[in-house]
Amino acid sequence: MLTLKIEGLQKNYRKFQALKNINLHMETGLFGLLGPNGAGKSTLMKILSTILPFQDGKVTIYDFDLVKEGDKVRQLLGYLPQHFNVPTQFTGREFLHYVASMKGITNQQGRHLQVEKVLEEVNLLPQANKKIKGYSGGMKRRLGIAQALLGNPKLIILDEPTAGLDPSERIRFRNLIEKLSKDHSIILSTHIISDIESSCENVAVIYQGEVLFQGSTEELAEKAVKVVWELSVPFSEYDQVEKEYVIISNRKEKDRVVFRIISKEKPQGEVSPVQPTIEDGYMAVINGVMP
Ligand SMILES: Nc1ncnc2c1ncn2[C@@H]1O[C@H](COP(=O)(O)OP(=O)(O)OP(=O)(O)O)[C@@H](O)[C@H]1O
Repeated sequence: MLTLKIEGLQKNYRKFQALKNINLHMETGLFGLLGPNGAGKSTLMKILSTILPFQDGKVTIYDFDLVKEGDKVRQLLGYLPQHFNVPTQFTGREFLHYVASMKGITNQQGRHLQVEKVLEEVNLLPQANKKIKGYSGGMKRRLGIAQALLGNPKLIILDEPTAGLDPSERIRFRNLIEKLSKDHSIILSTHIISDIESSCENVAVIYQGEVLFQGSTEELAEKAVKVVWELSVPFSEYDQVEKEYVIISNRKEKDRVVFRIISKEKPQGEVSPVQPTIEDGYMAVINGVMP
C-alpha cells in the first residue's frame, strides 16, 4: 500500500520557486529525503504536515487528499519540525501531557497510558520528571519524537532530526528510528548520508527544488559506477585537483595526497576506479556527473 503519493507539486515563495514539479511515492517503512541546505526539504515536510499551502499538484497520504481531507490526514500524522522549541520550564512528562491534550487525547487514563508508552519508547522515563531546560540536545530530540508519537500516527515526519547531535547521540537516535519504523512509516529528511545509509531502503535526493533521484540506496550508489576514482598526486598539485574535480574526500599518504573524486572522464595520472558508496552516488547526482 502506498503511504504517500506526490504528483506535480509546486511551491513558490512569492516569485521564488522552492519546489518544482515534485513527483514522489513512498510505500511503508523508512524513507529518506536527502538534500543539501536550501534544497527544499523543510518546505516539502511542512507541506506534508499540512501547515504550508502550495500552488499546484496533488498530495495523497493513505488515500486521503491532503487539501480536501486535511483533517483526516492530520489524524494520521506525527511531525517533528526542524526547529523544535519546547517550553523549558515544563518537565518532559508535563510537556507530553500538554501536547496530548492539544491532540485531543482528553481522557485522563488514556492520556496517561499514551504518555508513559511514548516516554518508554524514546527511553526518557528516567528523566521524565526533570525540567526540559536541563535536557541535552539528544534528549530534547527524543522528546520531540515522543510528542510526534502521541496519538499513534501511521506516518511520522522527521525534519532533520539529527542536526546538532553529537556522534553517540546520533547513533542512539538512528537506532530509535529504526525500531520505530517497524510499527510506523517514517519520512526522515537529512543532509547527512550516514543518517540513512544503514536504515533506509528507499531514498530520494532533492536539490534546488527538484527531485533528482528516487530509488533504493543500492541504486543511488550505482549512480556513481564508472565515475568515482582514487587519484594520487604530489602535494604540489592539491589546488589543481580541487579546482578540476568534485572531491568526496582525501587522505595523506607519505608525500602524496590520495583524492576520492567524481569525474565522468578517467583522470590523467596515478588513478584507479573504486567501488561507489551511497555518498558517491549522492555527490554524482547533485553535481550532475553520471556515466
Ligand atoms: N518563508 C520563506 N520565504 C522565502 N523563501 C523561503 C522561505 N522558506 C524557505 N525559503 C527558501 O526556499 C528554499 C528551500 O528552503 P528549505 O528550508 O525548504 O530548504 P532545506 O532543504 O530544508 O534546507 P535547510 O536544511 O537549510 O533548512 C531556500 O532557498 C530558502 O531560502
